[in-house]
Amino acid sequence: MEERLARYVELVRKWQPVKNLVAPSTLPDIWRRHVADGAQALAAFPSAKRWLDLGSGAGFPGLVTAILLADVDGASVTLVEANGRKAAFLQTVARELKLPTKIVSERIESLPERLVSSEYRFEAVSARALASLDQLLSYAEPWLVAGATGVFHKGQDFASERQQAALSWSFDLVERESRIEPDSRIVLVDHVRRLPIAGLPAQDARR
Ligand SMILES: C[S@@+](CC[C@H](N)C(=O)[O-])C[C@H]1O[C@@H](n2cnc3c(N)ncnc32)[C@H](O)[C@@H]1O
Repeated sequence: MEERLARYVELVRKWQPVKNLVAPSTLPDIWRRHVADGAQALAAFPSAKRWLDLGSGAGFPGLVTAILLADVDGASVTLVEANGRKAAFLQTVARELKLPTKIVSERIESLPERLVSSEYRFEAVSARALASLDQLLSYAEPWLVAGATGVFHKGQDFASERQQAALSWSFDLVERESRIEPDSRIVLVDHVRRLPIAGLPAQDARR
């Protein structure tokens, strides 16, 4: 596992000048800011083996999760990344490190129906630095409603994001303090339901 993580870090460093994979200012601290931070998703929900990672970028947390689960029977991580150059990078790493991944280079909103079908019974949906909680619940709704747990990295605006999301959704949420960034946390979200809009039947409430 350590060797795979080290090779992954090497590949991020190698491709960074061409693909602008992470904020350049964070590269010197990549092990803490990205690898250790990314590892907090699986640490927060260690029993999950089938993961969906949305807006994966350079693979945080999705590829870190895949590396940590690489030798676990039945584990898989599906990574969704709209940017073709970043998706190609994810594919390169996954192939070289023989990771149990599927890379989908699409926008989340236009994912093929089959990703929502029972064939893909994800246990966890992760995302870091992708969107507000309200928007994340919208993106992840098909899988959360089917029973997956949302495992989201959240920053200092989390309290207001939570209030905003509660206007449109009911959910149970557990907060874990980040071990990496003092003002950040990992939140676990379960039992997600979209609240009906007053005057509309529940099934018409989709935005
Ligand atoms: C700020 S980056 C974060 C990347 C990574 N999760 C991280 O924390 O380092 C957001 C990523 O999400 C991707 N993205 C944004 N909106 C998306 C969408 N609707 N569908 C798929 N990917 C999206 C962007 O291309 C970008 O790579």
